[in-house]
Amino acid sequence: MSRKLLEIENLTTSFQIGDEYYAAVDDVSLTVNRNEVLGIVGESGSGKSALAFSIMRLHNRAKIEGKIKLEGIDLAKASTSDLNKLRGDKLSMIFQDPLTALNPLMEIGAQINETLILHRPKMSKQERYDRVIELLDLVGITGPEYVYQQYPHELSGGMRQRVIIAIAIANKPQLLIADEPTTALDVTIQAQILDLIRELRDEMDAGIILITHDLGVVAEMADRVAVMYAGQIVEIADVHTLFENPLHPYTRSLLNSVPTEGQDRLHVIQGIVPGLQHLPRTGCRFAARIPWIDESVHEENPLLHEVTPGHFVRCTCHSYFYFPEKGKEEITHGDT
Ligand SMILES: Nc1ncnc2c1ncn2[C@@H]1O[C@H](COP(=O)(O)OP(=O)(O)OP(=O)(O)O)[C@@H](O)[C@H]1O
Repeated sequence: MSRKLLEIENLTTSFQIGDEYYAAVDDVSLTVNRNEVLGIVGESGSGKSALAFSIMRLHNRAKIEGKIKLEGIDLAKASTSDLNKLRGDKLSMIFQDPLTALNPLMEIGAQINETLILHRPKMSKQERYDRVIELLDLVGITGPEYVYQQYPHELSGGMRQRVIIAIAIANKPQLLIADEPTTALDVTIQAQILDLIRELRDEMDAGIILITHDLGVVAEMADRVAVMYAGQIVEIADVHTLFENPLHPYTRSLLNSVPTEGQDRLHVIQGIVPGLQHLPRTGCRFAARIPWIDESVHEENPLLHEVTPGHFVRCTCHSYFYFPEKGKEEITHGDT
C-alpha cells in the first residue's frame, strides 16, 4: 500500500473582497504520508487555517483551484454529499476553539454519538454507547459514564478539548487535521493531548496535519515541517533538518525569535504579514521584511528549490541572508 495519504497539487484558495479574488493559499503543493505528522508553522495570517479549511472543504464562498487528493479522491471536486460522507469519517479536524465547536445544549455523550449515527448506521444503540464510553476513556476522561451526561459548560477547557478530539477520532480517520489543538490549554494538559495525537498516528496509521504557532510543539511532534508565509510554502523539510539547518530567512527569523539558553539578544521580525489585499504577488514575498538584504539577490519569480533530498526552500535570497544584529560577515547557512 502506498504511504502517500494526501497529495495536494497547486492548491490556490481565494476569497472575494469587493470585486476581486485574493489568494490566501497560493499554489501550495504538499504530501502527507500515513503514520506521519506534518507540522505547519507561520505567523498569524500566513494562510495555515485557510489551507486546513480548504482540505476539509469548509469554506462556503472561496474559490478553490488545484487538486486535494485523499487516497485518490479529489476533495476539491467532491460533491457536498460525498464530502459529508468523508468528513468525520476518513477525514477529521480538531478545531481551535473547543467551546464554539461543541453544542452548548446537547449532552457530551449525545454529541459524540451523533457522528457514529451518521457514519456507522449499522451500529446498535448499545454498541454506540459502548464506543462513546471507550472514546471518552481513550482521550483520558475519568468517569466517562458521568461525563456522558454532562453539558459542555460543566467541563474544564482541557476536558472540552478532549471531547472534541473524541469526536474527531470516533470513526478512526485516515487524515486528522489539528489546528492549534493545545493553544488554550495549560502545559500539562497540552502534553497529554499531544501524546494522544501521537498515539493516534501510530495506532490508526493515520496522517496528521498539525497547525501551530508553537515551534516547541513542532519540534516535539512533527516528522516533517512546512513553513508558510503569505499563502506560500517557503520551506519544507524533515523536522531535524529544519531545526538544524534552516535556510529561508523567514524560517531563520522565526527560530531566532524563540528564546534559547545563552542567547543575549532575540531577533524581532520587522513588520507583520500584510492583509490579503496587500500581499505582494510578485517577487520574494518576504523581501519587504528584510530590507537590509540587497534587492538584487531575490528571484524575480521565486520557486521552491530542492537543496538536499526532501529539503525545499523558496527564493535564492537565503544564500545572502544575515541578521542585522550579527552583521554581514556572519553569513553562514542556517546559523541562527
Ligand atoms: N473567509 C475569508 N474571507 C476573506 N479573507 C479571509 C477569510 N479567511 C481568511 N482570510 C484571510 O486569509 C489570510 C490567511 O488567513 P488564515 O486564517 O488562513 O491565517 P492563519 O495563518 O491560519 O492565521 P492564525 O494563526 O491567526 O489562524 C488572512 O489575511 C485572512 O484575513
